[in-house]
Amino acid sequence: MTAPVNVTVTGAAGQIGYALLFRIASGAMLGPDTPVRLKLLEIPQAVKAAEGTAMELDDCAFPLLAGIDVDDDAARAFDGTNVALLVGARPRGPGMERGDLLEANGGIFGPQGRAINDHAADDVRVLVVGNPANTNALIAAAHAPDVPAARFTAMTRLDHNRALSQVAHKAGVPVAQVRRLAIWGNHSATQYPDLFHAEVAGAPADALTADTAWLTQEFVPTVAKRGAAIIDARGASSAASAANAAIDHVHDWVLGTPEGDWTSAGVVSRGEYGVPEGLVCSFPVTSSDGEWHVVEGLEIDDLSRGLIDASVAELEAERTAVRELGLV
Ligand SMILES: NC(=O)C1=CN([C@@H]2O[C@H](COP(=O)(O)OP(=O)(O)OC[C@H]3O[C@@H](n4cnc5c(N)ncnc54)[C@H](O)[C@@H]3O)[C@@H](O)[C@H]2O)C=CC1
Ligand SMILES: O=C([O-])CC(=O)C(=O)O
Repeated sequence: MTAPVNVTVTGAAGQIGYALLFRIASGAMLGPDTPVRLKLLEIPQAVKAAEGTAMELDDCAFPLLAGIDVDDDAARAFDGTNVALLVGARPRGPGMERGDLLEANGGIFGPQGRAINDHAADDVRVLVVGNPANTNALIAAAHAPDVPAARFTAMTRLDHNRALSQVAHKAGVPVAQVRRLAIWGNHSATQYPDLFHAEVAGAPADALTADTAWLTQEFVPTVAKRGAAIIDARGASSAASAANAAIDHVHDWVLGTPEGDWTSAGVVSRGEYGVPEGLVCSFPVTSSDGEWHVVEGLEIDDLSRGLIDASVAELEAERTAVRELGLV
């Protein structure tokens, strides 16, 4: 039998944690042949609630679940971890932007990056979900000098999935017939969901990109502001869809993206498309052999260039802010 993969989930007692853990344990994230050992990290006040979730996980009798540890100590929770899902952070409320969380949440990710550096397995892969996700990933990576920067990623898969659904609804096709969308930039209201390379039912999405009014006044803002719309409707930020996106992200990172398609992820820029090196920026990406690869060589039209640049400028401003706060 394959050795279990150690999966650490921070913020395990939170709402995303509750939607995420059962699916990881069922095999949705790493496949039906890979046992997992869950390592749950919480703050001391929430350990008891996380233990309750662990009891429920036990009660599911998942055949792939090789064990569960609950801890409030990062060194132990990241010890030997292969996949780290950094979810634990405060969510925003109505009227807030995700960047408003920088000061409150940024302080979590330095120590966790350090603990990953010192204790995780050599092949550790990190997905930051806690907001502002891109800059929190940058902070974590900066504290883990011994871990290749490419192992730190931020979640924009929820934005990608939202864009897929919006296009499928508009075009009247099943979601599976929409391919090659891209989310560029920050997981924030400045993100740019790009349809200029997309395919709908096997053909270029020309009818959609030609409709500039729909594209710029409906599609882009609907995707970019969907998180706020969910908060407005639900009274709490998205949870099950965020957990689903985290599952998709890690699944594709470890097991690969389908031939001929790509997805979106926040990865450390190596200067692709003029994005300054070191920023954690969402790009169109493929995955093979357990590594993300930015899709290179796409032609970027003027409308897209302006929107990408605006989101990248926000990422640079966030990097400056965390430098000034002494977080990197
Ligand atoms: N990147 C994305 O697409 C998305 C990101 N998010 C973000 O995910 C984060 C979590 O959201 P929810 O689960 O809804 O929040 P929540 O408030 O329900 O749960 C957060 C949990 O994190 C724990 N926590 C806080 N500090 C911690 C620390 N230092 N170590 C370990 N655990 C810690 C809390 O005790 C709490 O149980 C928020 O920052 C939210 O904005 C949410 C949706 C989508
Ligand atoms: O909007 C929020 O604060 C939560 C989040 O990141 C999302 O739903 O995309």
